[in-house]
Amino acid sequence: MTLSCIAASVRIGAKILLAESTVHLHPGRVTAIIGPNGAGKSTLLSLLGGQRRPTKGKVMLDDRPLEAYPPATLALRRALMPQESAVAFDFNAQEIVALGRFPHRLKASLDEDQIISGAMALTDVSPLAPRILNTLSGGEKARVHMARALAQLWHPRPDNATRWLLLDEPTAALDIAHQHAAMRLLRDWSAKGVGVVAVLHDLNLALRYADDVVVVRSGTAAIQGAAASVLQPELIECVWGTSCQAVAGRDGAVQYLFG
Ligand SMILES: Nc1ncnc2c1ncn2[C@@H]1O[C@H](COP(=O)(O)OP(=O)(O)OP(=O)(O)O)[C@@H](O)[C@H]1O
Repeated sequence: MTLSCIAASVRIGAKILLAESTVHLHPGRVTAIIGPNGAGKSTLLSLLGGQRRPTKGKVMLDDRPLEAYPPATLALRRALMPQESAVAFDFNAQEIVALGRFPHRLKASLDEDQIISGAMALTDVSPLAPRILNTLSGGEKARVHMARALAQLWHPRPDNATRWLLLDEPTAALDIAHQHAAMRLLRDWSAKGVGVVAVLHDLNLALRYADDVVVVRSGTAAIQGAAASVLQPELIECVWGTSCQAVAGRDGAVQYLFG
């Protein structure tokens, strides 16, 4: 019941986007993929989601190569929230969230409308339902796309197959309250058994909400482990080249000051 990348590399022409990377992800946990700009985080996420195939190595879901799954089956198991959030057509927000239900159309649930409105309520976009997506702000668009991904994975699979939520910088455009709300939501979904994998730049969000982190550095997944043990000031200073000081919040949670 894992999603794994094994010695996976991605190369385009002479450029190596990701080299020899091995990660093992577990359902029921929040894993943050972190690392500097251009390190290869989105590339790793796109491998795990099956949007891209490795040029070397393999990606396995439950001990089966990802490419062995028909796309329609994969779409019932994993949902993706990409970094780029504009769409080519003038869909409104509710129609975008409804797209998340497309993989279920052959065995539609009796409560399709409630699923769509429930997902929109979870990400606080219900009032935006009739608005054209491309007219929304960056943060509003991101929350609509998160609702679409949640709608796609709404019910447990009848065979209890694990579901995976893969998100590329889901909090990047969100205000501070929505950032924390989104991370709490991802934790809630992981508590239901969903595997949550999110590329994050905010190390404090990773520290507070992620169970595990994968540190991608210079084109390779260099370190994987429990967030609290990996995210130490010395490692942050070494990987990001910025000074890092630990402070304790009112609730005792450790957070970092940078620079
Ligand atoms: N199609 C492509 N052709 C050539 N190089 C590419 C291509 N796509 C990405 N790259 C390069 O591969 C490297 C890894 O890109 P990737 O998007 O995975 O980084 P990232 O860690 O997600 O970065 P960021 O934090 O800036 O989003 C970068 O140097 C990027 O410029």
